[in-house]
Order: sequence, then C-alpha cells, then structure tokens
Amino acid sequence: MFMQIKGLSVQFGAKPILKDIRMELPKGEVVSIVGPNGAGKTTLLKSMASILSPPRKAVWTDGKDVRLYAANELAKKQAYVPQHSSTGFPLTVMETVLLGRKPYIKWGVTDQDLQIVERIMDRLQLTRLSEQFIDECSGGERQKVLIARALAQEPEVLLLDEPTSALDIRYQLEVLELLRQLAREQQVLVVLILHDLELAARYSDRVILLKEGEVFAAGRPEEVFTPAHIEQVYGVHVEIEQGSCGMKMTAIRPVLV
Ligand SMILES: Nc1ncnc2c1ncn2[C@@H]1O[C@H](COP(=O)(O)OP(=O)(O)OP(=O)(O)O)[C@@H](O)[C@H]1O
Repeated sequence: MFMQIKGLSVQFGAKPILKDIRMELPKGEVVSIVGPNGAGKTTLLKSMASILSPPRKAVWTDGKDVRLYAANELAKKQAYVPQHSSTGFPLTVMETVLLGRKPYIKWGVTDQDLQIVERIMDRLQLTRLSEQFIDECSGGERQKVLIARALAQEPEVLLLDEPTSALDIRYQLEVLELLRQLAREQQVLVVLILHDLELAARYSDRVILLKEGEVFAAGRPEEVFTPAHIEQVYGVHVEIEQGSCGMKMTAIRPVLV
C-alpha cells in the first residue's frame, strides 16, 4: 500500500473533528472523499498532505511516517492542490506553474524543467495565458493553474481539494479524465474531495464517505453509493440507476428525513 492512515484523530480545541480514521490506498487509483459540509474532508486531506501536522505514525507514505520526510523529499512524493491559493507575489501563470519544479531545482531552471512545465500547460490549455498574471485570471483558470503547478511536481500522490469547483462542465470532465489517466498511466495515487456524487461515481476507483469525522463507508462507488447510505449521511432520498459508463444517479429527490 502506498499510503496508509493508521488511526488518525484530529481535534481543534476540545472539538473532535476526525475520529480514528484508518485506510490503505494503493498507487494507480483515483480515490474520492465525499460527505456533507463539515464532515472533516478538508481536515483529512490536509492531514494527509502534512499541511496540518498529523500525529506521529498516523499518516504513512511509501512505507514511511510522513513526519519523518524532509520537506523537499516529501514535495517530490506528494503534491497538494488547495481550493484557493494566493502566492502573495505578482507571478505570471508560467512562473506559478514553474514553482512546482522547486523541489527539483538545484542551481537554476533546466531545459527539462521548462519542457515539463510547457507540456503540462499545453495539456491543461494554459499556454495562451502563459504571461498573464495569476491575479488577473478567472477563478476557473486559477484552479487549472494550481493543478498544473501540482502536476509539475511530478508527485506519486496527488491530493486535491475540490479541484473542479470553479470549472465549467467541459473542464470538469477534462480535468477528471486527465487525473484518471495520470493514475492509470503513471501509477499516481490521486485523492480528491468532490461534492458531486455523480462525478465521484464516474471517475473514482474507490470512494470514502465521511460522516461527522468518521468513515461511514468505503469501497467501490457502487458499494458506497447506495440509497440507504446517502439517506443516512445526507438525509436525502435518492434513486440510483446503473448507467452504461459506470454508475449514474438519475434522480435526487430532496425529501428530508
Ligand atoms: N482551524 C480550525 N479551527 C477550528 N475548527 C475548525 C478548523 N478547521 C476546521 N474546523 C472545523 O472542523 C470541521 C470540519 O471541517 P472541514 O473543513 O474538514 O470540513 P469539510 O468536510 O471539508 O467541509 P466542507 O464540505 O464544508 O468544505 C468543521 O466543523 C469546521 O468548522
């Protein structure tokens, strides 16, 4: 298993936020974390990313407690894409994506660094924005730049907090398809928070459903997304229909229990 969570509990003040989370995640999979507002999804992802310092021996990457990695070493292993980010500097799109190469740069930017950045920007259709300042980009463009910066890190684990929230439907599908390809072709472990359960069902190999800081259900999308689970976690009655390209939720009736 490439990433392991071995009894992760987090509390803010006296308030318990995550309660004894345990999971094992292999390389090459897309894993979605879903659950209601306040369930602890971001706290879990930030703990996995070591943004919130997890307790010792709670989060393991590549067989080693993440607390034991040097920052530069960990940055080559895993990248984190926040929902929003500001560099605080007037950087262009190109410069922002190039920041993703920072863990690899010793004496200066190499041709290889530039080639990697150009390839990723091309893939995310950011090339035409290359010289534009990041603060002048739209919300969706900025979100793609943050994803591009993380891809430039060439991580083995990619952790993304609602990476498609500002994207239109076409870019949502393109970005999720790109992440799926990355998992399949380069054996990257992709862990992302999604609110759209249909997208999570369509693009995930595995789903973690959180409720009040605990794993309520985990497994393949068709195991996790059952009407009973969704009703118990979200309080919403849904009908689920198996589609030809994976699962498809055809009706979500807002009948609150
Ligand atoms: N720094 C903090 N200090 C105190 N409480 C916090 C802090 N960060 C998060 N919380 C609380 O922890 C709980 C979980 O927050 P978290 O952001 O992990 O939830 P989430 O599932 O990502 O929610 P959402 O879907 O709304 O983004 C919430 O009740 C939140 O108010």
